[in-house]
Amino acid sequence: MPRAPLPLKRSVSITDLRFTLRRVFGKDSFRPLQEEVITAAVAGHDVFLCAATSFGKSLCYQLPAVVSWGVTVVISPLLALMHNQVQSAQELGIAVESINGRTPWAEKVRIETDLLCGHPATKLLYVTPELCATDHFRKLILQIHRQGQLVRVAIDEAHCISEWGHDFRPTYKELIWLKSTLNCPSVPIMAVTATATRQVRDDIFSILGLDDGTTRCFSTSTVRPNIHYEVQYFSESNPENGENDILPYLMSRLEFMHQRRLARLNSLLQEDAAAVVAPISGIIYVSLRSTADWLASKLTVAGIRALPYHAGLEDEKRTQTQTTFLRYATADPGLLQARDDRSLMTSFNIICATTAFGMGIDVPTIRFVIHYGLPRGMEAFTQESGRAGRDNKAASSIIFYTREDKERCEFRARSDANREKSKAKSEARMQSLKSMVDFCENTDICRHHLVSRYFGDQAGLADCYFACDVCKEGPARLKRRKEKGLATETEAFAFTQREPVMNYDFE
Ligand SMILES: Nc1ncnc2c1ncn2[C@@H]1O[C@H](COP(=O)(O)OP(=O)(O)OP(=O)(O)O)[C@@H](O)[C@H]1O
Repeated sequence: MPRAPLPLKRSVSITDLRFTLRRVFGKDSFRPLQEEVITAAVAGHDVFLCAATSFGKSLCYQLPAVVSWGVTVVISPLLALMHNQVQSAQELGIAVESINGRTPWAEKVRIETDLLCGHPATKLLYVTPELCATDHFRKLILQIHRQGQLVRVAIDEAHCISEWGHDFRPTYKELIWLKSTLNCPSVPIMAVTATATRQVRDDIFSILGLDDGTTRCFSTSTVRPNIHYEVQYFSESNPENGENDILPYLMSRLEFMHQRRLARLNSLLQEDAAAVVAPISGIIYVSLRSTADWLASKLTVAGIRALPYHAGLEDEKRTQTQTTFLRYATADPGLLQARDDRSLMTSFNIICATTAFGMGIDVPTIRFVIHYGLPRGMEAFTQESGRAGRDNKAASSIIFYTREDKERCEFRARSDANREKSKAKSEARMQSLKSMVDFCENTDICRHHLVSRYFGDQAGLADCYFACDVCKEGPARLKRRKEKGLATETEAFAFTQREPVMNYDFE
């Protein structure tokens, strides 16, 4: 029989929460709904939070961890994401640790010794779902619980639990053991995600054993009003510009942004001779590793600062790329000395990435996200475009869409579905891809409304104020642009039939 646990929490007032928000996290005030979520967590409830990308979901489990006695375990799916969060929390002076497959043995021993000492210094412990599935970790966490020191378990990117969600991770399903093992008393769980349809939410509840009646549920609209959505249409079957229409168009868009940046710099220099304008940061998503390399080198040859990022690169190279991108994106003064240089090079800071660079990336100043081809589905699109404008300033999400690419994606999805053992998973992927195609083909419904509808937002549809091409250009004009740009279904099908069968290196 487990020993009776010690009391988990002391009472924490709203004043404590606001004070901690300012003193530890350096934020002036809570964003709408954050305080309610945090209060429910601190009161010991199970919490489910589905909120838009960049809402500030991490704060909703980090702040309760700081004000509570004991350890909060955070389960996070990606090492890169975990690394970033641990680093940011350390910079804030929070006692945070992480254990994963790469943690050196001596380090693991040090962390575990602290966790089992009866009054651990560690407040936040980040782990992977794979680690949670090991006997060793389960024993460790049970022991911490018996000592009355396990205050909460937070599950980040909780949609990974569901086969209906994108990025399903089988080991997330094993988190079912949390509620069945960590009882007497039951340890509160907080599950957070930006992308959960009704079906995914139901899966999260049933797999984690969350009670519909007692779990405190919070949700915001998935819509990001500061992101301008737009789809650009091209044809690979009969392009207007020789072999490929898309690259020249991309170059012309970048040239336009460059000119606007120069105009801004010139006007600032009239007021202040030392004025500096940070480069424009952007992510261009592609589906193949080879395309990421190819595109980055094309942009580099054209004098634009662009780096590839995908799972085929060595770990060290990927970390280096991410660090360089971050330094330019946060306008590290050491990098901005060449202010008189008006070249394209100083205007941009671009990453050409596969989906390896996505979920959880929190760089505030990304001004555009381009999908150089059809995104895998609505969830992936929402997560990836959600990397833009996290400082709440205007940003763009642009999809470069061709019907030939649509043919390829559908073909690939059908082949994956034939190989996939889980029917739910393959059906979910097909459905999500279909919604993505509908999103791109659509010319008359506001794109913000489409995203909102897909996720079944309860919050009601806000006006987009011309923040999408449908509302800005109007359905008739957009329809003409689409018809002019795209190949017909028949042309696209015939074109892809002639293509050689390739061994693709998707992520
Ligand atoms: N109350 C607040 N005031 C100001 N900034 C905040 C506040 N809460 C969170 N932030 C900032 O918002 C940014 C986004 O937070 P976070 O990474 O937690 O988003 P998220 O909801 O997890 O998004 P995603 O689902 O896209 O990963 C972070 O830089 C964070 O510091």
